[in-house]
Amino acid sequence: MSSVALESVSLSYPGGHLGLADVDLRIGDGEFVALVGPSGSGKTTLLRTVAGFIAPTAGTVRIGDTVVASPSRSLEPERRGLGMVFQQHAVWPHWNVGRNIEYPLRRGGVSRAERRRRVAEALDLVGLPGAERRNPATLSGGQRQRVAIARAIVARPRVLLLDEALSALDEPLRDRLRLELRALTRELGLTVLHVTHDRSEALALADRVVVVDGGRVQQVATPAELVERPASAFVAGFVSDAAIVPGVLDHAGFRAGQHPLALPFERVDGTRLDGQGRNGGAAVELAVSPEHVRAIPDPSGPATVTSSLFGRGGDDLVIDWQGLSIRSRAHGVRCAAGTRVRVEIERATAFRSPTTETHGRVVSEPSAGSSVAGAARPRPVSVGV
Ligand SMILES: Nc1ncnc2c1ncn2[C@@H]1O[C@H](COP(=O)(O)OP(=O)(O)OP(=O)(O)O)[C@@H](O)[C@H]1O
Repeated sequence: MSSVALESVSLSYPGGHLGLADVDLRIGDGEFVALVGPSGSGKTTLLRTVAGFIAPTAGTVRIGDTVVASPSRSLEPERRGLGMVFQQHAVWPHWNVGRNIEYPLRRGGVSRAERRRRVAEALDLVGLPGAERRNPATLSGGQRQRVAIARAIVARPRVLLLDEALSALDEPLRDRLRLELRALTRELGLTVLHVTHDRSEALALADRVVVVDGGRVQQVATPAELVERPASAFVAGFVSDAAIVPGVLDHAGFRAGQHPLALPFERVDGTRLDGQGRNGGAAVELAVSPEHVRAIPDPSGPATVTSSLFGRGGDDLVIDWQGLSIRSRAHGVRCAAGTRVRVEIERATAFRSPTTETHGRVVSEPSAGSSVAGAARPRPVSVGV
């Protein structure tokens, strides 16, 4: 068994800094889980807690059936059956590749012949057959990281912990190593916890992604669920670069407070409101994903493109719309920085507002003759003009 389970794990650093708050997380045997979150959200703290470098203040950590950490007990990292790969400095420069890789086996008292066999096998697995005698200084960054991966798997760990393991590599090498790492961990049936600041990497690699913020788990979901059904406006903003707009939702639709953004009812996904009533005008946060924002060049438009980066399907735009910064990655849209535009929003998702205040004017009745009434088929609506 190589599952990992954190049960009600909290961790406070000396001085009272909150590291983790009541974290419940279960990683199944052979599952690849990626951990993402903003800087300072607790990713490294969670990984180090599983590794055994720090001990939780409350709760338990299990690997398989073994409790490896609780407030009264903490098993040393080297006795937890883990392999670890870090971002950098992972390979000792004064040892050749073979010596680097066999290190965990030496510590475990494995015989010389067996070490030799296992090192050769690990080098094969990471695509560096026969590299035992190479000096690490003669290897490329990608090859050194492969050596680090070989060392992490050579002792047949129960769980592999990756801490920004691919982040120091340049594309397209990173992309290639991502594919290889995924294939390798599948082949070996490894349970993996992968900390990364790269959201695309997390979505591409993982069976499930854990989003943390403020030391708390915000959502655990498959990549598709996370993108299609974020649990909160925060998750939508973090994972998909959605603009978060406070306002009011009722049966007429959404109206932003202090901003002309408005969206008719049928374009607002309100299924994440937990039955919160709309009729009285509920305070909500509207998450608007870049894929659903279209910029239409218009010299008298109310918004300006402030940044335009080339993307294969369409440009990645940042738009300043009367003080609201909103991104657009609509398919087929090309627009230079400085262009004045109108903004069309195809659809957006409403979440319960974290505050109870309403942020703007409450529209309690559908406006007569508005585009909501009688709209047969959703169609982009120009707003703010
Ligand atoms: N040794 C420490 N002593 C006190 N506070 C700490 C210590 N290490 C981390 N923290 C605090 O714990 C919180 C979580 O930090 P952590 O390093 O886990 O975040 P992270 O998500 O890995 O961030 P990053 O992406 O920037 O590496 C932060 O508020 C941080 O300031």
